[in-house]
Amino acid sequence: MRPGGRGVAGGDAAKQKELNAEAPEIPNLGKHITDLFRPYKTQLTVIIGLVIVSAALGIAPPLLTQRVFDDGLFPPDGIPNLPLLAWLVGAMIAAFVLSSAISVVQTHFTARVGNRVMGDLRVRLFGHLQAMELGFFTRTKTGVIQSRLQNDVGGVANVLTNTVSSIIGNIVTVIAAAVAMLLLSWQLTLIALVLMPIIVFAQRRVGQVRARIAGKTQESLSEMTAITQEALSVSGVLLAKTYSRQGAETGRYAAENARQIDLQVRQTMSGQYFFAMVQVFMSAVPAIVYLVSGWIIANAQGEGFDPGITSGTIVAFTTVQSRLLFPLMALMRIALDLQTSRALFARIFEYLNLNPAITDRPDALEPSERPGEAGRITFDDVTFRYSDAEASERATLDHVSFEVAPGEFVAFVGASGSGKTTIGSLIPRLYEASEGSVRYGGVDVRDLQQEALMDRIGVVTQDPYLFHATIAENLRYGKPDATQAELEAAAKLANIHDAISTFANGYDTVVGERGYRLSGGEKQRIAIARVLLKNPRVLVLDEATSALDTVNERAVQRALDGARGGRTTIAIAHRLSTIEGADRIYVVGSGHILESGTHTELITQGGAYAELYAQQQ
Ligand SMILES: Nc1ncnc2c1ncn2[C@@H]1O[C@H](COP(=O)(O)OP(=O)(O)OP(=O)(O)O)[C@@H](O)[C@H]1O
Repeated sequence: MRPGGRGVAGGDAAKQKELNAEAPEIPNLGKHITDLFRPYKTQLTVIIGLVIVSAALGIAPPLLTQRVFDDGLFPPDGIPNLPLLAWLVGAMIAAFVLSSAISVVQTHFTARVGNRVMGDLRVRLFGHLQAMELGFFTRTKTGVIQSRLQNDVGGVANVLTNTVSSIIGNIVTVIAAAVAMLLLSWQLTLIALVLMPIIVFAQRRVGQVRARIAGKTQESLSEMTAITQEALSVSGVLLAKTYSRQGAETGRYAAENARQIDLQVRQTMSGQYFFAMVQVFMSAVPAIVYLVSGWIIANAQGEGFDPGITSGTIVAFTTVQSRLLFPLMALMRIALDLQTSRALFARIFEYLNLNPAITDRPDALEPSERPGEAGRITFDDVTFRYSDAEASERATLDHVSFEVAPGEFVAFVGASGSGKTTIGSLIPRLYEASEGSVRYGGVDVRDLQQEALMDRIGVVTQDPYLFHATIAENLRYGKPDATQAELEAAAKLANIHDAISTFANGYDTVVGERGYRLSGGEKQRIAIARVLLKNPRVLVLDEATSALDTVNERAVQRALDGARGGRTTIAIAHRLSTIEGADRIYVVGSGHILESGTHTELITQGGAYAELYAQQQ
């Protein structure tokens, strides 16, 4: 049970077949990630080149420091060598200037590549989700999908933009520093590196813990997005207000928010002790170096040989070693970030690796344009179950067969839940028949090009969806290049033009979220005008006139009758008055076709239809 009780969306979260909420296991994840950078090989090569040059430049100053001390400031003859000192200092400054300039150019390239890779990933994910079948969206919460696109892709942004150059830069710096340290004194280098294996081991453990927390954080973020999306939509707010559940909704959000805060704090804190330990160790090394150097020099003097450790060596060595601290820490942080982002990448690729259930076959055909075939719809012994239905459950459609000839007007009537909308969804292949076949123009819809099929079918759903845009923009969704005259003609046919003309902004009126600025009937008529602009061969009207009053219903009915001209029309209706003129009426009950015929035939027959009709009279 969610905190705060059931949510706005009905709260059947437990029943929802959602995808793995925690970080899933994705095979070849590393390859998937490196593939993202493939299109940017040239830029990456430039970045790597710049990084190597600037890192190599970074080791010059410490080596110069040794010369400054031993040859410039304190030469064996005791008199500072000023000309040499000036050269050495000049060289040091030149190295700093050059490496800073390179770093600016490098940041520019890195930011460009990183952001483009992230942008590509975002668009790829968006496009992939668009291609997913309708069933995927009915099974998954919208907010959860949005969260993967925004929070998870956003979460890897830092890794994508900075990691490549940071890794290369820091590795080169570390190696260069290690080389410089070895050149200065191998004994002191051993001391500085002795604890490294322990640090690396501890780092791996911390990384695993943090990755686990990151998975949970993203899961909680997606739940928060889902709550926001559900509860702050117009429908959600309306429901919460009418049931006085705003307090409960805020409570639900607050509870998830508390979980999010806790996880964020845990994520930030995981590794802090580790980094504190590394910092103490690295900072203590110079002090230990002084001690050990003293011991080595004293021993060497006792035994009468030159240990090769001058004061210049010690100063240069501790300088290099302190320069090592930041790159090493940075590398450890990157390693941690990479482990953390694996969890996020896994969530992104889990979606990208999903195969849409409904796709074109390689040899998919164009739907027929032959007269007498184009617009013919056939159901041949179709049985259908929604994918999450148990096999033992009754099929939603059970051996349904019928044919609608081009230009015919047929209607489906029957009790609520009998399967009428499902029939409408199978025609444009929003779902696929489990058994039997649905055909357009005599060809199984599974053998046709999906987009071309969809171009020929217009659907007006029970609850038409309008974008938060102007009426004109919503209408143009049906025909992007429609002229104003075409918009008005379609609106007149759908009997909505006069209503639009009364709005202060006319066709430029913004309809609001999902069209809430409009009445139910206005919304339906705009949806009808939109489908008329699309001008499809087959029209599927799912209760398209249910929200209209009798006067408007007749007007729209007349418009639809006029618009039908030559079109195959399949109307799903509760109000029998709207379909009395149909060429054929099918009565659906419990997934079967119970009877069929014209209005008059069915009334004479005195069966289920006659009974329904009598009830409505
Ligand atoms: N996406 C879905 N996933 C699972 N089951 C579904 C889905 N959509 C509909 N159903 C179920 O399939 C059955 C038929 O639904 P359908 O919407 O086709 O009925 P209908 O005859 O159009 O009803 P109404 O007249 O109330 O619109 C119902 O029992 C419904 O619960």
